[in-house]
Amino acid sequence: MNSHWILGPGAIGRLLAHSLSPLADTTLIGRRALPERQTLTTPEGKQHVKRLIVLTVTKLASEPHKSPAYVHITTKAMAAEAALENLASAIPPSTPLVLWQNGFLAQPRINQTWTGPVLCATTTEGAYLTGDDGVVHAGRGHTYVGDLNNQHGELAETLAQALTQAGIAATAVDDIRQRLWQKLAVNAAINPLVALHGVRNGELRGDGYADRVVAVVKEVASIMFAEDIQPPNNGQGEEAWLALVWQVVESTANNKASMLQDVEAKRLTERGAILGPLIESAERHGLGIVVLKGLDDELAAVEARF
Ligand SMILES: NC(=O)C1=CN([C@@H]2O[C@H](COP(=O)(O)OP(=O)(O)OC[C@H]3O[C@@H](n4cnc5c(N)ncnc54)[C@H](OP(=O)(O)O)[C@@H]3O)[C@@H](O)[C@H]2O)C=CC1
Ligand SMILES: CC(C)(CO)C(=O)C(=O)O
Repeated sequence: MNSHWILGPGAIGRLLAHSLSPLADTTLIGRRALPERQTLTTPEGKQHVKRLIVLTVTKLASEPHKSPAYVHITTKAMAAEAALENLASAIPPSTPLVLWQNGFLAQPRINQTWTGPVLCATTTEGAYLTGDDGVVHAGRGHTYVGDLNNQHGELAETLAQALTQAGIAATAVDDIRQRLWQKLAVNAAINPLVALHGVRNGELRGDGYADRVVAVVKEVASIMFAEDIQPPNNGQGEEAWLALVWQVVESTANNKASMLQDVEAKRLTERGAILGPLIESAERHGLGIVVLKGLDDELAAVEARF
């Protein structure tokens, strides 16, 4: 039986653990102890209580164990490398990793340094935590899995099948870099603005914000072009990006975006993984990005007060 280690017992980590554990050996790994008795609330509002195997990195590293078939890294983007470093001595360097982060920070770095296969997953599943023993699966979505160098198609296919069997609908793809950047574009257009102004996604449609969304998308679209990222839905340039952003704003109108939740909880945001690669790319390509830089500076100032 394939075994899955899930490093980072947060919303996505616990959703994966609840889903995979009936079908495969599954271990949830954190940096602090958590209750084994964990509750999942489904999108339909049903509650499932399960005893999951939950270990700390320290405990796992100090005990003999079988090597896992996959290590899923489900921390926030800025914590992924440090989390892997702590676990690395407990797994063979050939172990396949699966990176679930938004943005494009951890993926290229870990892909460059890890010896074994590095798969990336981009998901529209929605989940949030309710304390140390609960996770709410807020909305079902779809997950795409692939690797940045397109060398592990079979492994991605096997994983996609295992996830789908476990109820996390997934597809293996050969264009995961495109998909990660497309999601990053949407996150860059929505997350910083709603986080800075404390509003739900739908409020971006209002007079006070709509022009700012358009200004962000203009810069993002020029970066996507320079990075050779295809506009969504077979569309053309800026218009296609803007249409996608408005579509996501509409379908998530009532959401408090993840970055807003982080700001409200006084946690560091994923701005480095979302705005960081855009700013770095714009500088490399000599593109003007006053709007994106302004948002990044404003968010940095907010984070500095935490
Ligand atoms: N939630 C969602 O709906 C979605 C999330 N994503 C992406 O998935 C990723 C994870 O998000 P999410 O699950 O919401 O985040 P959470 O903040 O809920 O979970 C992150 C987890 O990582 C743990 N962690 C942090 N550092 C370490 C470490 N060094 N070792 C082990 N564990 C560590 C945290 O533990 P501790 O409690 O100790 O801090 C926490 O349990 C993010 O990149 C996010 O953008 C993508 C799509 C949807
Ligand atoms: C698409 C969006 C903005 C939905 O809220 C999201 O992915 C997030 O909150 O991080």
